[in-house]
Amino acid sequence: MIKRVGVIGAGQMGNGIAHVFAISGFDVRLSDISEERVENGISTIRKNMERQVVRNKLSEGEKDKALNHIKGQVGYEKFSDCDFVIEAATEDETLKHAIFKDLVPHLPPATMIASNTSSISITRLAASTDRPDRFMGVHFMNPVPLMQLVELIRGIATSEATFTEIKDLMSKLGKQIAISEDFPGFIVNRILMPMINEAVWTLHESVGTVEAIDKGMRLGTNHPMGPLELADLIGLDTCASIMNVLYQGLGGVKYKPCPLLIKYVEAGWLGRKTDRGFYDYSGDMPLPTR
Ligand SMILES: CC(=O)CC(=O)SCCNC(=O)CCNC(=O)[C@H](O)C(C)(C)COP(=O)(O)OP(=O)(O)OC[C@H]1O[C@@H](n2cnc3c(N)ncnc32)[C@H](O)[C@@H]1OP(=O)(O)O
Ligand SMILES: NC(=O)C1=CN([C@@H]2O[C@H](COP(=O)(O)OP(=O)(O)OC[C@H]3O[C@@H](n4cnc5c(N)ncnc54)[C@H](OP(=O)(O)O)[C@@H]3O)[C@@H](O)[C@H]2O)C=CC1
Repeated sequence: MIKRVGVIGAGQMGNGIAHVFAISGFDVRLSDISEERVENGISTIRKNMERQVVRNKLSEGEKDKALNHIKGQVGYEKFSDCDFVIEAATEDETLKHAIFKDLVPHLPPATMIASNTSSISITRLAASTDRPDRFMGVHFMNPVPLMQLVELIRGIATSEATFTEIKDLMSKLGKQIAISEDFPGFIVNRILMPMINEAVWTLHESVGTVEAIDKGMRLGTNHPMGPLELADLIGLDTCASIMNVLYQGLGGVKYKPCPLLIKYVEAGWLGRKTDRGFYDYSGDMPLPTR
C-alpha cells in the first residue's frame, strides 16, 4: 500500500509530480541538491495550487491540506519511509545512474523506484539499482497538474506486481495511462520531439519567423501551443537531450538535433526556466527572439 512518495528533483516536473501526489492525499518528500531549490519548488507548487483555487478547481482548505503533505529536504536520508520514489532530475543518464546509486542504500527492500525520464532506457536505468523488478518508467507530461496522460514503461525486468501497483497508483491520481515499450523516446517523445526539432530547422533555414511557425501550428492544426513555445516550456536543454537519445538510440539523420537548438542551449537560452529561449519572457508578454 503506497502512502508516502519520494520525489527527486524540484524542477518543473518534480514540483508538478509532488503537487499531484499531495492533492491526492499522499505524503510527499521532495528533494533537490540545495535548500534553495527545494524551497523554490515548494513555492512554485503553492503558486500553482493558488491558481487552481482561483479557478475553483481546489478549495483553500484542500490547498492548505495538500501543502501540509509536502516536506522538503536535500538528499535522501529521510526517504527510508517512502513506499515509492520517482526521480525527476535533469535528463542526463550519467546523473540519473549516480542518483540511483546514492538513493538505494536509504530505501527499504520493498520500496519501488521510478524515473520520469522523457526518453532514456528504463532497462539500463533499472540495472543501476538493486531492484530492477521493482523499477519502472513513469513519464508524466508537462504541466503535470493539467495534463491527463502518464506514459508507463516497463524495463525488461519489471515484475507484473510492480506494473499493477503503479497502474493502480496512477488511477488514484486521476491520470490516464498509455503503455509504451522500452525504446528510445517511448511513444510521446518519439513523435513530438522530431516535430519540435523540425520546427527549429524551419526557423534555422528562415522558412518562417518564430511567430509564423507557432501561429501556423496553433491556428493551422489547433495545437494548444506552437512547437517553439512548447519547446520553451519543456526546456531547450531537455529537448536537445531527448533528440540526442533518439539519434544515438535509433540512428538516422532525422533524429539529429538542429544546430540552432544546440546553439540556444550553449548560450544558456533554455526557454521559460531561464526567461529566454525562442521567446523573451522578461517582460509582460513573451516576445519572439527571431
Ligand atoms: C517533454 C516530455 O518528456 C513530455 C511532455 O511533457 S511533452 C509536453 C506536453 N504538454 C503539452 O503539449 C502542453 C500543450 N499546452 C497546453 O495543453 C495548454 O497550453 C496548457 C494546459 C499548458 C495551458 O492551458 P491554457 O488554458 O491554454 O493556458 P493557461 O490559461 O495558461 O492555463 C489554464 C489554467 O490552468 C492552470 N495552470 C496552468 N499552468 C499550470 C500549472 N503548471 N500548474 C497548475 N495549474 C496550471 C491555471 O489555473 C491556468 O489558469 P490561470 O493562468 O488563469 O490561473
Ligand atoms: N520538461 C518537460 O516538459 C518534461 C521533462 N521530463 C523529464 O523529467 C525530468 C526532469 O525534467 P525537468 O523538470 O524539466 O528538469 P529541470 O531542469 O527543470 O529540473 C531538474 C531538477 O533536478 C535537479 N537536480 C540535478 N541533479 C540532481 C540530483 N543529483 N538530485 C536531485 N535533484 C537534482 C536540478 O537542479 P540543477 O538545475 O541545479 O541541476 C533541477 O532542479 C527529466 O528527466 C526530463 O526529461 C518529463 C516530461 C516532461
